[in-house]
Amino acid sequence: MNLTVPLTIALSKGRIFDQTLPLLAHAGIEPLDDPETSRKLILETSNPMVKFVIIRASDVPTYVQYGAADLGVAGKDVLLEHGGEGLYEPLDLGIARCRLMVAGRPETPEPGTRRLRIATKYVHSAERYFAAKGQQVEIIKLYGSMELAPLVGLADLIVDLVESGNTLKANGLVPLEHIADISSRLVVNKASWKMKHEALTTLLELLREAVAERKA
Ligand SMILES: Nc1ncnc2c1ncn2[C@@H]1O[C@H](COP(=O)(O)OP(=O)(O)OP(=O)(O)O)[C@@H](O)[C@H]1O
Ligand SMILES: O=P(O)(O)OC[C@H]1O[C@H](OP(=O)(O)OP(=O)(O)O)[C@H](O)[C@@H]1O
Repeated sequence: MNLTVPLTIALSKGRIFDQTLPLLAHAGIEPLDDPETSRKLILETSNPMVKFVIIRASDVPTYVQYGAADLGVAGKDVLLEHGGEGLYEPLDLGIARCRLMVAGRPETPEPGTRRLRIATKYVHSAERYFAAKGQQVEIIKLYGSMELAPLVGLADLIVDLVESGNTLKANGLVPLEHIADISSRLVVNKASWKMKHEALTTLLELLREAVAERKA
């Protein structure tokens, strides 16, 4: 891809980086360093006009919103929490698929018995979900290992991501209610979309092709 303007792409290490790479490779963009072994946070790529910034998954929308990156890849779970301000979400990449669910011990008390405590890193999604059901709950914000909370009496239920269900099972928990299907999305800064329209639409089309080919 021949670019006349520089593009900065925000990615997080791990599954999003690993699963986005083959899609970006279709656009001829490959990193010159491996973020798992390099300590660099800015990676040059095979296209001299494109660089990657390597950040926490939950920080991707913030970098893109403020234009520190022109575009990025973020899980829908993260976007639901962020709210999507300042961002376009033009493409579902169909990667890092999982479900946002309510889970708990098999013997979780019935709603209505008392106000349930919900541990989650997805505070806004959990609040919205229980409010829509008309159920009053107390939300406890955690940053990880949500599955532990019901085991040690911190919470009655959790709201977390489930893929294979192995983490729930290993901790004696069961999936109870489905909140949303999750996959990773391409997000683009609104000002970049205007200022770098040609470069971004070209890249978007190549990524769209790569997503379609992967599905075929
Ligand atoms: N088990 C899973 N299977 C498939 N996709 C997942 C799974 N867990 C998380 N994801 C998706 O991948 C994204 C990135 O997850 P990852 O584990 O790399 O970061 P994180 O540790 O959740 O984020 P942070 O570092 O900001 O706390 C999540 O936002 C979600 O959309
Ligand atoms: O249903 P499963 O296939 O077991 O996947 C679900 C687990 O995956 C995610 O954690 P992850 O492995 O990303 O760890 P992290 O939250 O510490 O990043 C999520 O928070 C669950 O704990």
